[in-house]
Amino acid sequence: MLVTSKAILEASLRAHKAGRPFGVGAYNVNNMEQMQGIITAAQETRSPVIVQVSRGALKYAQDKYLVNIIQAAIELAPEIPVAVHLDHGNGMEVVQRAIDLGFTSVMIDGSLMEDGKTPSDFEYNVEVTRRVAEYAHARGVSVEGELGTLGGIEDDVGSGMTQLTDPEQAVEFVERTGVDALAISIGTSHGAYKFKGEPKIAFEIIEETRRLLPDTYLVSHGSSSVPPEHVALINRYGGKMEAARGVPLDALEKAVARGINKINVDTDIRLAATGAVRKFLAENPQEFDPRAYLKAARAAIAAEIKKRMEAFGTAGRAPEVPPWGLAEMKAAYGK
Ligand SMILES: O=C(CO)COP(=O)(O)O
Ligand SMILES: O=C[C@H](O)COP(=O)(O)O
Ligand SMILES: [Zn+2]
Ligand SMILES: [Zn+2]
Repeated sequence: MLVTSKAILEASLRAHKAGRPFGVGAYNVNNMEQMQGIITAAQETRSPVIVQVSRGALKYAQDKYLVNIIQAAIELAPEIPVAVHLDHGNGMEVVQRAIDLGFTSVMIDGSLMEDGKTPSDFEYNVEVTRRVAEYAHARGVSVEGELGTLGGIEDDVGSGMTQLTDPEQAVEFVERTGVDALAISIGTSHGAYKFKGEPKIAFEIIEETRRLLPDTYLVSHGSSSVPPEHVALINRYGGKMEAARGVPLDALEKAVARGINKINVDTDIRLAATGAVRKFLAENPQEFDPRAYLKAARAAIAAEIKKRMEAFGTAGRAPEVPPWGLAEMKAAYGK
């Protein structure tokens, strides 16, 4: 069933308050096999799920292909609460496009300017996020903002791109923008090379933000765990990803226990697919039917996502999600 991300994240927040927390993975989707892998994992574990679409994914799949693939998955798995979310929207235009396409949730990432590269200032972030929230809420769509910029905690904090979130500033940000969910910077970063040494997560920032903002859904970006066995598989079959390193699953479990509700995962899906395809083609050099190796990729994706649904505690939680679609939320925001 198509729901807003607010419905799914509210279930997560209520469970946290009741002392039985679970986090919800938000998995990036770009094509049919990824969508099938994600929905299969959700069905086999009875998990609610957020599928998220980046601007790059929209471009790759010309919007329509992707939207219809996601729609097919929702129709074929009516028992699973699914939210369709825009990942890292960078301005009003792409947000409007996503909402026109039927997305039930959008992220506006105002921590960077519209070019997606230049760090913005706080006032710019507040203003663009506030405008998006107003527009989206009028249509029942959930909104995620971001405060702080992602990077490695071991980088030169404050001097470069990395800017860990200040929990007190987060309170002001949420009050002034009206966002439902807030992405906080806690030392993670996007991609397969997150840490040079030991992984380090700023758990104290999660705890303090959760304490100051008890009703805001908290989001951790850059949360792929970059499983060493997938990296090893890729390297064994001709890849070159020696220094890849992610956020271990037990650190993510700790983050959920401290108050993270949404956990963004893209890289792990890519690694699972690439490892499976490399292995399959190396072992079956005579094979030339793409269905053969894409099937292997799809199965590897489903297995990897199932692992996360179990680790984050999402498994079995589908019945806890309230049936809040766009119409219900439009009425609720209107009050
Ligand atoms: O944050 C993400 C998408 O918004 C994905 O992060 P990863 O690169 O760690 O998968
Ligand atoms: O946050 C970034 C996501 O991993 C999406 O990446 P992408 O822009 O390459 O699709
Ligand atoms: Zn950002
Ligand atoms: Zn992200």
